[in-house]
Amino acid sequence: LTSHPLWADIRKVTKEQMHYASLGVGEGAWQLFAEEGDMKMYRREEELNGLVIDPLKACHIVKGVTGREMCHYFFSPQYRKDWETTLEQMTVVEKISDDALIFHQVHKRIWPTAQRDALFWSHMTHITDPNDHDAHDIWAVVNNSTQLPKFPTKNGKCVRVTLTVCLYCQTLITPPKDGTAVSRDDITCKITYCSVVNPGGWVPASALRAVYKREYPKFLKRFTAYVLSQTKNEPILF
Ligand SMILES: O=S(=O)(CCO)c1ccc(-c2ccc(C3CCCC3)c([C@@H]3C[C@@H]3c3ccccn3)c2)cc1
Repeated sequence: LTSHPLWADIRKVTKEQMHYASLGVGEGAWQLFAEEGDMKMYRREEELNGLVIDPLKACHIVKGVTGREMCHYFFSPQYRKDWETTLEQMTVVEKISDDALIFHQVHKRIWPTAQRDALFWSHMTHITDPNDHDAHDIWAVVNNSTQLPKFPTKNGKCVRVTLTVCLYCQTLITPPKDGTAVSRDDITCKITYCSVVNPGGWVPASALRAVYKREYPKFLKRFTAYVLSQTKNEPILF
């Protein structure tokens, strides 16, 4: 229902985050901190009240899948346990619409940090890229922290993180010369993954940056490999 109290916020944050993702790493002082093949990970060192909240921007190119397929597997709850290795618990708290859900996630304790949980709305959407001549839609998923009385921040068990995440996917198609149907060899997905995670409670900067450096490349590699394996023999979802 677009009358849900969160819709105005969902639409506003989604628009902002998709614009921010579309800028790539041209804007702002991004520091390359990890590179593996076509995956490049950038961060900005930022602290808020002594807490490391380094914004992260990862750019990746994946052959053989579409942006819609990437977003489908990132958004849909039924697949998350297959690719999110740091998850201990995941609940869909509320279904706002077919493309907007509220999740509560408990993440595994990562030494030396205390256990964390997150409560966020997740929205999957697509837009026709204004300056893309072969007019293929851009698909995106935005995850943004929210609050609910049933999930108080102070719950004695976990430290509540706040996060804003955007998976932004452009599909590039090179139609075969001989006019045959487009196959997975002719499609490429250009991914920009942006995330800002506020750990919610103090973690030594060096320890948290080590967690980021280890977990983010692992997460993006594992997730993209998972989508490739899931879609390999499936009809292409444009
Ligand atoms: O893209 S998502 O929406 C996918 C749905 O799950 C998402 C991504 C990342 C997180 C996340 C939550 C907590 C923590 C920390 C903070 C202090 C101790 C744990 C981290 C740190 C950055 C490291 C990390 C990176 C990637 C995956 C897991 N861990 C990340 C949550 C959601």
